[in-house]
Amino acid sequence: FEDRAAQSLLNKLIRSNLVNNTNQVEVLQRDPNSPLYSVKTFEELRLKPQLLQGVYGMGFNRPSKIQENALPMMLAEPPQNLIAQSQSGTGKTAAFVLAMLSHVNPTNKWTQCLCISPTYELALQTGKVVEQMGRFYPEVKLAYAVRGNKMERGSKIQEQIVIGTPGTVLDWFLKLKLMDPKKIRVFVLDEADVMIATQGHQDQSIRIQRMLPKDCQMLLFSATFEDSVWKFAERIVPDPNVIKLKREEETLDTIKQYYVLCNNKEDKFSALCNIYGAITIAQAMIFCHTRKIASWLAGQMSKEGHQVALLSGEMVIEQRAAVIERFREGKEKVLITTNVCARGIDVEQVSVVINFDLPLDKDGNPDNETYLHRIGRTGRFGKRGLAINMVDSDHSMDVLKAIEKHFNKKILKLDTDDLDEIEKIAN
Ligand SMILES: Nc1ncnc2c1ncn2[C@@H]1O[C@H](COP(=O)(O)OP(=O)(O)OP(=O)(O)O)[C@@H](O)[C@H]1O
Repeated sequence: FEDRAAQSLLNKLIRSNLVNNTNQVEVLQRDPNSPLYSVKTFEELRLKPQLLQGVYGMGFNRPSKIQENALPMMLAEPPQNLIAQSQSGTGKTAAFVLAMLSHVNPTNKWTQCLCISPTYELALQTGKVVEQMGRFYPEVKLAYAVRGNKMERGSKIQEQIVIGTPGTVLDWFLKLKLMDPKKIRVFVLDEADVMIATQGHQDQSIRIQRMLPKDCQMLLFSATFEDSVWKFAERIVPDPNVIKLKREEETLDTIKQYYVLCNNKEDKFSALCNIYGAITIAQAMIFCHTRKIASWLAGQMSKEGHQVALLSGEMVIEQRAAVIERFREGKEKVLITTNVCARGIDVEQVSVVINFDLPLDKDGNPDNETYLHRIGRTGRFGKRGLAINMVDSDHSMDVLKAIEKHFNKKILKLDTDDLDEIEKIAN
């Protein structure tokens, strides 16, 4: 579980934009006879001016694909319930934050919108979006129901929006009686797939949902939709509308793939130096098989004067988050990581990926899926990318050949002692 929550957080942090998705949105309306509204602009939603200002202030020009359909449903009168599934980075958080802010009555000094998230860090991240989008609407206040936020029993929460984790939210309702569940108008359950992967969170979420009024708007979001998530979603959201956006397939079509023959790790390092000497690399991500190799390489590259960030399994989530944020801001140009640590992290904005070690699954076989995820790009508008694989044994050559065969895409040999040849790959 830790892993899924961590992955989800790091993905949020590394991304600074919407992901490309050219798939069609699927909409299943609770009442198939009611007209299906979708909007192409934020103006059409008749938002409060302060909120429209907040949306534009965040640099959003138009609704994302999922927002086109989700926003009119969420903002409809009477409120509609919604289950929405789409991959990370498609605009779900922004959508439900806008819905919460729209439904708040700021003159009422009690909690009206409740959002539950699987972890402390994810709750804080959603809170940041509320703060940004609500920047011009300062009457609306936000509180965090998370561990460590000590509250007096019996005092009443005046903040209109509460974001928290299920355990603390239950405490605030039942033990501390800080909020009245009957006054909640909008209930959001975010990251349902991560939520049910934690022991206890599923039951806690259902207990929370049962305390809410029947006419409270219920919204549930998930990046994936296995059967277990679906079953859970149906228990949380009665009479739902459903919106689904399939994950876009990744391809290797726009990627130039190369391999370099080496004898050992020192050799790989000098090949890397040659590559860096020959072409300009804005930002690169380098994958290693073990922590030990990763930290060795980070040390070597630092000595050469590179600004290197190291993402490693023994770091606590705060440390990993800080590394990712610095990399996203461009403070470091190279991110070195282990296979395990970066599994599932989307690195679309990085144009050069180096497999210092080729990806293997836990049985030591070629891991095609991980290879595709690291190197591949989605959508027709995906930037061209460059992938360089370091091969240092017969075994790793076999792995490379297997990957090449699996995708039926040629991986070309690169001679890193030949500067002219390296320069060519950059064009
Ligand atoms: N309409 C929009 N126009 C431009 N950018 C947007 C829009 N909606 C959201 N974004 C930005 O796109 C990124 C992803 O949005 P958001 O976090 O809402 O997606 P998500 O589906 O909730 O993904 P995650 O679960 O990873 O948070 C964020 O940086 C967000 O600020």
